[in-house]
Amino acid sequence: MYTAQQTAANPQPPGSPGAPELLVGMDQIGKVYPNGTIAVQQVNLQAGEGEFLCFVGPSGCGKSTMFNMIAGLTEPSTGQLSVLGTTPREARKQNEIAFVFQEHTLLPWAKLLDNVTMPLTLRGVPKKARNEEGERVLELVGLKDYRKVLPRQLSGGMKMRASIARALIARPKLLLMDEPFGALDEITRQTLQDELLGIWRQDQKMTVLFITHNVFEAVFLSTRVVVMTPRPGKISDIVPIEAPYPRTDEFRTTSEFGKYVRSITEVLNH
Ligand SMILES: Nc1ncnc2c1ncn2[C@@H]1O[C@H](COP(=O)(O)OP(=O)(O)OP(=O)(O)O)[C@@H](O)[C@H]1O
Repeated sequence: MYTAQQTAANPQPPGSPGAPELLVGMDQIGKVYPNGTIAVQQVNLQAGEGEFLCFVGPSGCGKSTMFNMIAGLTEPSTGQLSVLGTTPREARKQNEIAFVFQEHTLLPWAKLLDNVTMPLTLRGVPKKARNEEGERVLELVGLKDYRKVLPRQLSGGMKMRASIARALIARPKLLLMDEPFGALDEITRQTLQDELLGIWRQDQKMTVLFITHNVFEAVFLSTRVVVMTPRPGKISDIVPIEAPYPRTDEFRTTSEFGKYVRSITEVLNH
């Protein structure tokens, strides 16, 4: 079976024979907003099953626009975009895509278990089945003992864990994370990076696309880092991070880690 550890080493592009299944295919993707803003231009990118891709680039270079196109929330103006072998809208309808944003979107009046099971409630899944799934994902993110609390009783890190739990409840094949840890302190951020990698590695097949402004975070997490140019956003480089998983705190202190951070920062500054 294809594993995340093989991703960076696998020289074959996703979708080719013997390579991981193609999850996202972007071919000459461009996006011009109705007001004339060219947000994204000529983006070619393939993401395979089980990959962890981080997107770094200057503010306003079109990273969120790319995610919105992948999630079927806005249409590309040019190019071909396939997600899970179909159109983004169709993939979203099949509940194969989940989103996590920087701001948690928990309902303030609902207890944690009801918050994380909300996607299943909306789909009419019976209470017993959805609560079982809720317990599963709360356990995954270390919040099992908090099932009955309200969001306001949780710290920022715990609210983010809850948002991740809610995204995972439908077992998505594609998880889109738009600067999820941007508002957290450094220690909490690193803890959540470790936890997220643990969850992703346990799944083996889930593909994560992750936007961050933090190059250290991108190197720590990714199988590949996608570096974008200033607007209109194009891909200036795709850097495979060859370090094996599991990645521990020691990885952050290695010369290999420093080298990746320097080379990506250099690309960003040009
Ligand atoms: N609905 C919209 N209509 C017009 N312009 C838009 C719209 N959404 C985004 N833009 C513009 O498109 C460009 C790309 O925006 P986008 O939010 O995708 O960038 P980003 O890389 O995610 O930025 P940041 O890192 O600051 O979150 C920006 O110039 C933004 O102002």
